[in-house]
Amino acid sequence: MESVQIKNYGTGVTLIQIDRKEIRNAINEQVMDELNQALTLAERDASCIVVISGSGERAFCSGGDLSVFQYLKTEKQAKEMLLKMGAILERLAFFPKVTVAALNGTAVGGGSELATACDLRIAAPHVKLGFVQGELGITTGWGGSSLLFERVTNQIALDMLLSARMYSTDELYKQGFVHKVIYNASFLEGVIEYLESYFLQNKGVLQAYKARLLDQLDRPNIHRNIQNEIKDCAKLWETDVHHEAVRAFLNRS
Ligand SMILES: CC[C@H](C(=O)O)C(=O)SCCNC(=O)CCNC(=O)[C@H](O)C(C)(C)COP(=O)(O)OP(=O)(O)OC[C@H]1O[C@@H](n2cnc3c(N)ncnc32)[C@H](O)[C@@H]1OP(=O)(O)O
Repeated sequence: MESVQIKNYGTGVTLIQIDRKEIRNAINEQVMDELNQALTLAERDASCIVVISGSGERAFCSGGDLSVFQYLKTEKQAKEMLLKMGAILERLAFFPKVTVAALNGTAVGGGSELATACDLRIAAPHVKLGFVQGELGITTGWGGSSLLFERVTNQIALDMLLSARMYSTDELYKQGFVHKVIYNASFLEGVIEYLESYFLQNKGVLQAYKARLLDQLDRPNIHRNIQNEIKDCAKLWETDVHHEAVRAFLNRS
């Protein structure tokens, strides 16, 4: 795999890292395919916790790769891509092992959706996260808003989506989107050290508690919600407002 790295730590953690730091770990179709492959490997390995992160210190993930997705012009073209990543985030949301988004840096757009699909979110102090899709004239389109309403209160979720603004680590912690802030000089080492405190119980305990979490989630209903989200995003994708916003980003000086 070239755009996604997977590493199994002996401590029971498997780390899946998007490795495109030169473009802030933006997600293209190759990243989607490799994320799927990595999840399959992680599901079968001896780990009991899967950590999702981004390479470098600047960004966790900057969402869809606009340099390629700018060529998706129609609702149909957009919907195909959205369904592909939506299925991956739904798989992640219902993954049989505990999943953790290790927010090493900025998370925007689909990057915020990727973080939302994990069970837990641990952040470095400098993180900024935002569902910026609104500024591009679209909504989330990978399942992020459907899943956000499962992670925080409806009021907080709606405020994050409607404002499309960036939130700091402190704000994310206060509103319960992030549950732990790691101040270690080496963020990932700090994350793994923290997760090791979970391993005082055996793997069966962690899997059982993950199953309790999944018992809370109505998968058929969430699947339906994600399909509706994708349908609405694909419609908005086709608008001139969206295409102009993407052009503006790519042509910014
Ligand atoms: C359904 C999901 C939905 C979709 O697929 O469309 C979305 O995810 S919508 C949201 C799409 N993402 C964005 O709008 C974020 C765009 N990026 C930024 O706002 C910034 O890059 C930021 C805040 C992530 C980081 O800012 P920073 O100043 O640290 O870096 P630069 O902006 O200078 O970027 C460095 C370099 O990376 C390229 N880049 C960054 N993000 C993307 C991206 N999402 N797609 C493609 N390329 C991206 C940026 O153009 C710079 O390249 P360079 O050649 O050096 O100019």
